[in-house]
Amino acid sequence: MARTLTTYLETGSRDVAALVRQLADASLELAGLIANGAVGGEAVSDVHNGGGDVQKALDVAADRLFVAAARRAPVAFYGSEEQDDAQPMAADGTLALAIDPLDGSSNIETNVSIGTIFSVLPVTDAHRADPATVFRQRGRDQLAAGFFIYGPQLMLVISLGQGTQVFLHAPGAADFVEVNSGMAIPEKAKEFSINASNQRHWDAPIRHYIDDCLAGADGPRTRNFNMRWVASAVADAYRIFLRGGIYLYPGDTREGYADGRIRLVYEANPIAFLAEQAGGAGTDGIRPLLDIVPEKLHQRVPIVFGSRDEVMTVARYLSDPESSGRVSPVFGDRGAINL
Ligand SMILES: O=P(O)(O)OC[C@H]1O[C@](O)(COP(=O)(O)O)[C@@H](O)[C@@H]1O
Ligand SMILES: [Mg+2]
Ligand SMILES: [Mg+2]
Repeated sequence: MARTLTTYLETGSRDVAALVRQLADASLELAGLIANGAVGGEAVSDVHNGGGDVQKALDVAADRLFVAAARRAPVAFYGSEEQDDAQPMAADGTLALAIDPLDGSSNIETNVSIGTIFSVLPVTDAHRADPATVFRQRGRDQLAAGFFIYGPQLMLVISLGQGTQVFLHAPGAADFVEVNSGMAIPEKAKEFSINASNQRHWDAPIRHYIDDCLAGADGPRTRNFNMRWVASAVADAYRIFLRGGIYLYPGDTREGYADGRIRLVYEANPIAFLAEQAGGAGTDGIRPLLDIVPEKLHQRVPIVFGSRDEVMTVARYLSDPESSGRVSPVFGDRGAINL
């Protein structure tokens, strides 16, 4: 008999269970808003969020739902992509929640899978004494992490630190039900995920890595690669966790993209936690993401995650001076590594 989310949460700490339950209930409400098109992708004036993006109505609506959810749980601090500053909540709360309430915002009006990404961190008296330190905890210190996917299925991919599990909420069901009790990311990647329209802005080693994947069986990789780019990290992540692959959002030369687009605290860290718990890896190209000490809530970080072997291969390209010096056959060279 498959476990319900309630049964699964009993295996973790009481406070984490209480928070995840509230997040799951809020996800059902958000899934309803998305399904009936009540709130869409219209920009809400020209307000920019912490990540520097124009906010959309659904971004704001999602954030409101998760603020209310966090207030019903033992959360002392709430850090959201949709708010400039972290919000203090329950003075005696034991947890901090970092969240991307709506991931994949460019897909809101296109009926493509979108999601919510969350990271749960501990709160100690030292954090309460100096709240600026709450979201400067390394990703390795997370108590739990997960993401919801609002797609053909409402899905929760979650880890409490004992592997990565997957739950499905069928329409009309009483609870999320476990469909995978231990994800294991295949070691070998056959697909890569990157926004190829940015190719001219990448550093040489990334261009060379993608060139070699594109060269396929006749090239240095001696096998063919497929490509997928949903532009919703949660959808790309779940596919990669399920059948292997690699996701890259490197830094590039565009204004404001020196560290790429993905935010460390509430996107990269939770995804890297889930990836490592599923036997995969997540780096900034070279270093494990979970070991990076964040400086700011909204700081961006270059990200490479997925099948462990492939993530290590990218690190070899980035560490190989020959690769940096190599002139790409098509795109010419563009200088030093930008990590
Ligand atoms: O639009 P781009 O540059 O292809 O980037 C797409 C990436 O940006 C994101 O949408 C960033 O998340 P938000 O939508 O929450 O800002 C990821 O989900 C996705 O992988
Ligand atoms: Mg996002
Ligand atoms: Mg978002």
